[in-house]
Amino acid sequence: MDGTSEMRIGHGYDVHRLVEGRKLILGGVDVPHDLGLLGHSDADVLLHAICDAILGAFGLGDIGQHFPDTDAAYAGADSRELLRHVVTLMHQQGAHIGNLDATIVAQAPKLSPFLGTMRDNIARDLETDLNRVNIKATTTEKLGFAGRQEGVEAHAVVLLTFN
Ligand SMILES: Nc1ccn([C@@H]2O[C@H](COP(=O)(O)O)[C@@H](O)[C@H]2O)c(=O)n1
Ligand SMILES: C[C@@]1(CO)OP(=O)(O)OP(=O)(O)OC[C@H]1O
Repeated sequence: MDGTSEMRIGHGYDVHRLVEGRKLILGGVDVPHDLGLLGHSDADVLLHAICDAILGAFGLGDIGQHFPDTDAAYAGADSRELLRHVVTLMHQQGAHIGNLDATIVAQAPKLSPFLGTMRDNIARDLETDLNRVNIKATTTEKLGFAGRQEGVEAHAVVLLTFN
């Protein structure tokens, strides 16, 4: 290289449907709510977006290619385990987290009491400092599928550094 450090940026986006009879797991936190997220795994839409952002930074495809939803091994999977696997791939590429910024799009429930624990979980799984991780939430002012509480979205952007 020419004296500048290599960096990679990645973006992730995921959606899961809200249904009755499922848990609402976000950032590894079991959030109390009358609806939960449908998926082959625990449907942790936030962690899935983060996995996709890291995989995207390396051109390594997406979470569905690494953990197919046709594979019984991932039925009911803890998405923190999937994230930790992606972090191992990241370390194998010689990269570390520069910073991560993510947004959960959910009309309800109120997520602010849980964002700190999500941040703790994610920083631990990413093997990085808390100050490199930011987790936000927004409603859509009742607009669209998220606003109608039909689903929850998550967006993540990650910057990876090499040393
Ligand atoms: N499910 C949610 C959504 C948002 N928040 C917090 O509310 C604040 C305002 O959100 P707007 O959608 O009105 O922009 C913001 O600080 C969010 O963190 C929340 O706790 N739970
Ligand atoms: C995580 C996996 C694997 O269990 O399944 P889901 O929980 O359905 O999640 P999705 O974000 O649709 O895609 C990745 C899947 O392969």
